[in-house]
Amino acid sequence: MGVTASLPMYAVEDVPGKGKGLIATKDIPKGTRIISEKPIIASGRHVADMEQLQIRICQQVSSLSEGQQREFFSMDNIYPYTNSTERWRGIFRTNALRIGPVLDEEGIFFKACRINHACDNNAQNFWNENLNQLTIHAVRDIRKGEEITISYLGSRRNRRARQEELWENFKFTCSCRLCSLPPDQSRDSDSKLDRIHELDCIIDQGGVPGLVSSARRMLSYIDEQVRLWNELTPNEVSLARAYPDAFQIAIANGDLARGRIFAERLVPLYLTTIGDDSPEVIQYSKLVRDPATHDYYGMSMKWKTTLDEVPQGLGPKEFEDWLWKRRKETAQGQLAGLRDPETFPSFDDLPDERDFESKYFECRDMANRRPVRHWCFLAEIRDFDFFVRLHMTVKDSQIQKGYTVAILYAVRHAFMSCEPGIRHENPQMMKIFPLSLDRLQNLSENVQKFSTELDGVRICHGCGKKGTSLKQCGKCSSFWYCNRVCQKADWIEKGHKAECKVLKDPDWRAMLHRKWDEFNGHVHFPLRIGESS
Ligand SMILES: C[S@@+](CC[C@H](N)C(=O)[O-])C[C@H]1O[C@@H](n2cnc3c(N)ncnc32)[C@H](O)[C@@H]1O
Repeated sequence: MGVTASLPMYAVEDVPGKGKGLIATKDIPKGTRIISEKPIIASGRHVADMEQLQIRICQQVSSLSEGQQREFFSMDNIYPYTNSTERWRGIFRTNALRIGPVLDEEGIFFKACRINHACDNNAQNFWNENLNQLTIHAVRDIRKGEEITISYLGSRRNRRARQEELWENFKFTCSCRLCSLPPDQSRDSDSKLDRIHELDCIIDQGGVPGLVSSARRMLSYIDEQVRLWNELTPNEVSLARAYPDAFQIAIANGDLARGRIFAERLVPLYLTTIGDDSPEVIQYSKLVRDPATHDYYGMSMKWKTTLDEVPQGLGPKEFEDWLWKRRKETAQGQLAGLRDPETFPSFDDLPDERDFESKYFECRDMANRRPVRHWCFLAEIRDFDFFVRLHMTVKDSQIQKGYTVAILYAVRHAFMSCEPGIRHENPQMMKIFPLSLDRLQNLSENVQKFSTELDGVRICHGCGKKGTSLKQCGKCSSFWYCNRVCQKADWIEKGHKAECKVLKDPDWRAMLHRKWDEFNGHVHFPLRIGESS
């Protein structure tokens, strides 16, 4: 709960352009509970009609003492009225703060409702279900003489959206520090807030199933949100919204080690913003001790860890990389491996064409899904015919059993017969490599091993010996040899003849060099190295 000071920490004063407001009468340290208050009047937020709301408010106002009524009538009202009951309803609607276990009620508070708004608020209101009271905590140090502010907005959006919402609901134009930034800083702040909002929408759309089906991507979105918040202004309130999501993803996938760390990070944020007597602090303190007690634990066990499987001795950056499961930057010159299941998924791991949320897509709305990375389905041709469907309806003389077909952005399709398959109609998304899948995969590993040079030393693809003056295959330039004997043996006995043809193919080279996890638009065959990804 922090410090609950006994002397008043604030005074209600006139604030130019805002009516009355709360001014700090002494320095208030971050985390201090400034107010804890019961509502004087309350009503559900979704009362069927305005008349019903009016009746409820009238009943409650009538039962207030004379002094309380005077206080109520002195409150702000932005709504027009023709009689006193309409006026009371207007006062209620102008001042009420959200309350109740799921915030579906609203209440009038004589102290808290005098607090004005700022988009970069220094205090936070919260309905404490344990106390049955509204609390106001300082979310940063507030200096003596400074105005105490809360945010009237559900979430922090860009400047224009904030101004519109405030005008619509409260009829004022905010001129807080955030709303008064110089244009270039305001643009930067808005673009970050827009991205945070966009990520919020995607995370919400994924719902509970998304915690498992798109776990890694969702976690990367929260990682991005935390980074953006920290760049904007480190703000406990916002981070306290991000960490529960991260906790749920870890726990839903059986990851107790990460789950505990996210819960541990959350507790101090909640202590600052809502206090140690709040149900949230009590719940997450329990989850720090035993994260497996959360309802979502074990929905999947694909990230299974024990509580103590936390890497030791990492620097802060490496620790965050581990915590957020950040992908390692591909080292320069490092090539894609054809056995990488994320880039070259098996048929079962392909997204379904009706799935809008998977690790391969993000969905802005139901009509609009966009890949978040590139991927390619690789399969060996076992059989084919040129009749009706996916038994490879291709006009390609190269097609042969034992060759490998590569299909970019493949999705699973259920044919009329209910047979699962892939329906692909764009020939530019498909390519046939004249090698079996296994050989193709081995080849990608061999290229990794045999085409790289370390301290001037290469490995002969013929005999496997290391040397500093090996000769390059003049056709594919991928492998190196001690001499003609090694090269000839490789060509005839080890099958380099067939592989050389693939190694020369620009599509093959581009596949190995592509940054598959960076998507800036679809690519197609012929693929080219250096093409924008
Ligand atoms: C809940 S009341 C806050 C207390 C109010 N100032 C009073 O005198 O009772 C909300 C009203 O306060 C005013 N207000 C709140 N924040 C403001 C701000 N940042 N700038 C201008 N007016 C503000 C608006 O008139 C708004 O409708």
